[in-house]
This record gives sequence, structure tokens and C-alpha cells, in this order.
Amino acid sequence: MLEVKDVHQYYGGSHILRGVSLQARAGEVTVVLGRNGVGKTTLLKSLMGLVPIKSGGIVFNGQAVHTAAPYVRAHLGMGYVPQGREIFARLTVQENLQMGLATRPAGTPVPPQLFELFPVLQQMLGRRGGDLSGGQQQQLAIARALASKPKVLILDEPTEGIQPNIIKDIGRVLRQLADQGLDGEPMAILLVEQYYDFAEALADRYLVMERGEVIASGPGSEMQEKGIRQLVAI
Ligand SMILES: Nc1ncnc2c1ncn2[C@@H]1O[C@H](COP(=O)(O)OP(=O)(O)OP(=O)(O)O)[C@@H](O)[C@H]1O
Repeated sequence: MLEVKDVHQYYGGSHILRGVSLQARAGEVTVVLGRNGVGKTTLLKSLMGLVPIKSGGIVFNGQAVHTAAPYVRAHLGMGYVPQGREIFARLTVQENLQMGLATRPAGTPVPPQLFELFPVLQQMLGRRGGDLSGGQQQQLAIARALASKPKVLILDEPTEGIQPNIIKDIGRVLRQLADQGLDGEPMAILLVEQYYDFAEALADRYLVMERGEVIASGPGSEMQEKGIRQLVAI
């Protein structure tokens, strides 16, 4: 389980995260919603150690990780799918997947389950990442993050700019991962998302951020009655 306690973060003098707390549990999809610029990406980067936090705690499976380097967090089982995918355009699909194994001993194979989740990647193993469609790149980014068999998968707007049929596939995969992971063990999914319908369909728990703070949270089943769509409408 990933536990975030009262995290504060600044870019220079700008106070971006103002006491954010949340929990992401195995077997659940936890969705973070909020309008542009409220600090969602900064929150995920802080969780991965890509930006330092000023105060607060990040505890992963009982271990404090908020001063650990990003590769240490990855090694402990935190997988990250960044906004915009960040595929290595000149590397092949196979090589991109192998990059996801960087924290594992040399020779660790790419888990074959990835190709059951995303069959298209198997057909495209020799293709360069930059030649894939946006949707295929997003699937590759998720598969790359899964290659090291993380215990929590953290995703930043995986539906951004993606066609509807692939969004559907991604939703199905995220549900399956939460329920049974890659090897039958439930996984924690932490999803930042602006596409409301996708978020509501997947959410076991939701949080809404505004100006660096969590202003609402609860079970996903209550999103409709609490009027969360209106709260995050642009
Ligand atoms: N590297 C940076 N240096 C200074 N300010 C930054 C930096 N990155 C982001 N910000 C500012 O921090 C605030 C939060 O940005 P962040 O990207 O975390 O928001 P977001 O909720 O993810 O938005 P979006 O949905 O547009 O990605 C914004 O006001 C943004 O301008």
C-alpha cells in the first residue's frame, strides 16, 4: 500500500502541493481528478522522487521512501507511466520494454503476460517506438512500467489524445491489474485523469484536487451523487 501524508512541495516560491494525503491500496483503482494546473502531475512526480518534497511523508509497504532516489522507488515496486508517455522514439518496442527492466538483474526477461494484456505490442516488437500510433505508444508506456512487475502502478492521464477503442482497452487492463495484477496478486492503481467518464467507471476511490489541496474524496460509487463531474468540469 502507498500512503501519502501531508505532503508539501514548492517550485521556487510557489507553494504547489499543500498538505496532500492519500492512500492507494492493492486491489483498488484510486483516481485523482482536478482541473489543469492544480498539481496532479507534481504530486505523481513527488511520489516517484522526480521532484523533492519540502515536508510530509511517503510510505510504501511500510517503508518511508520520500528521500529515496527514483530508481530505488522503482526497484521497491513503484511503476510510473508519465504524462505524454515518454517513449524512446528511436528504440524498438522490444528495447523500450527492456528499459523497464533497468532496475532488475541483467538477463531478466520481459514478462510474457504483457503481450496478453497488449497483443499489438507482440506484433510490433521490432518497430521503432516513434513509428507507433499514440494509442500504441500509451500501451507501450504502460507495458514498460509493468515490465518490472510493480506493486503499485501510477499513471498520469493515460487517455490524453488517445482514440476511444484504445481507451476502452486501457480501462479493461487497469481493472484487471487492480484485481489480479500480472501474477494473480492484486495491484494498487493510482490514476490521474481528466476524462471524467473513464475515471468514474474505474474508480474504487476518488480524490479531487484544487490549488494543491484535496478538496473532496470518497468511494467511487458515490461520485455521481456527490456531483464530482461538476466539480472538475472545465
Ligand atoms: N517545473 C516547474 N517549475 C515551476 N512551476 C511549475 C513546474 N511544473 C509545474 N509548475 C506549476 O505548478 C502548478 C501545478 O502543475 P501540475 O503540472 O502539477 O498540474 P496538473 O494538475 O498536473 O495540470 P495538468 O493537468 O495541466 O498537467 C502549475 O501552476 C504549474 O504552472
